[in-house]
Amino acid sequence: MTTKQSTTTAGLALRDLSVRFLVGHGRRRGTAPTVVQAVNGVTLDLVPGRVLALVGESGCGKSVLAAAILGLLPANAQVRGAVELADPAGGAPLELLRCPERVLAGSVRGRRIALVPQSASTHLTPVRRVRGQLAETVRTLTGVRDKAALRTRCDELAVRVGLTPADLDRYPHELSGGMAQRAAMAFALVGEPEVVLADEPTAGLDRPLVRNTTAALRDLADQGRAVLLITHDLAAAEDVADDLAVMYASRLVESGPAAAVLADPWHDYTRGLLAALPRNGLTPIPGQPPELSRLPAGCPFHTRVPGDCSGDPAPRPVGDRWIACRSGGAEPVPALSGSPAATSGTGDQ
Ligand SMILES: Nc1ncnc2c1ncn2[C@@H]1O[C@H](COP(=O)(O)OP(=O)(O)OP(=O)(O)O)[C@@H](O)[C@H]1O
Ligand code: NI
Repeated sequence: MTTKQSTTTAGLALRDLSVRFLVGHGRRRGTAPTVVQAVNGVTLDLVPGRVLALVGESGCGKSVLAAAILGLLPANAQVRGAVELADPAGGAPLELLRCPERVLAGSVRGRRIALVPQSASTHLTPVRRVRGQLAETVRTLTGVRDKAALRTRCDELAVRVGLTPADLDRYPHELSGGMAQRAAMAFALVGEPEVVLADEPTAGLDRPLVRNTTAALRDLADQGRAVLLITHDLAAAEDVADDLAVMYASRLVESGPAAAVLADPWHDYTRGLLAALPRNGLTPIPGQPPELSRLPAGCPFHTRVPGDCSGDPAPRPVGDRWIACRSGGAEPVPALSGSPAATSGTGDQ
């Protein structure tokens, strides 16, 4: 079932996306594999011109979600749902989960959707200067071969991400963490992608560099791209996000316009993340998230910290926000646009 809402505004629409890993299968005949449920029923829109921050504790499934979008999961992964990349010309969207690898490699990755990977500097070859590696990416993705043109293009990219052309003539180990992060951003921009997925781009950076990075992401969105910022740094998300999605133990617990969610969080988990910020006294959330291979049957958060919860962990739309398990006493208000049936994604399949 497709819905109008799912394709009219989103550059990239995730519909009921689930990923699980089968671990230990085949090692011994007859033993059942362990199932790691890394992503569970995620519905999200990445909208051109907007930054969506996906926040949540380590291990909740954020990077797996990005890998699923790009078709970069290992062979033991099983994916369900849909990932629709809108056609800027108004044609039918491209459903990425059913796209052959040839199409993903040849016309999607780097060209339409770029990833700024977690620990970006480790993705650069240490023995070659950055410029040569960037020029090679430009050659591959754009077909430019002329040496002078390649040099100009690389210099332009450097300046766009806040590096100097001279920085490109360094070896990766000669770049600071912040510079390496910006270099990774330059690689992501080569193909002028419509969608940029940035995985923990502020990890390990001090505050001024965090602001630098969030400003660079803002620029990408202002140029009309849809940007996903994956982070466990809620403060960085606050800096730049237009939309916010909060993930806990493989599921979204709530999502919506960032300002609204931050000013009035509905889910106890979001409240817990906010209380853990330094300015709010660093109050930690008690307990530990469940193991993704042993998720509880009901709401995975309220089995850790008791609260007002319907027990149904699947988020549902309420106005322009989504909320799981109706936690924290957030009474659903009448939907402002569309009925729940028209906005609840693809449903079971
Ligand atoms: N190939 C795999 N086989 C089995 N489990 C996996 C595999 N890849 C990832 N996982 C599991 O999926 C879960 C989610 O991992 P993921 O890297 O998405 O977390 P994350 O939210 O990005 O965390 P972080 O903030 O630390 O990067 C983890 O429990 C991880 O162990
Ligand atoms: Ni709950």
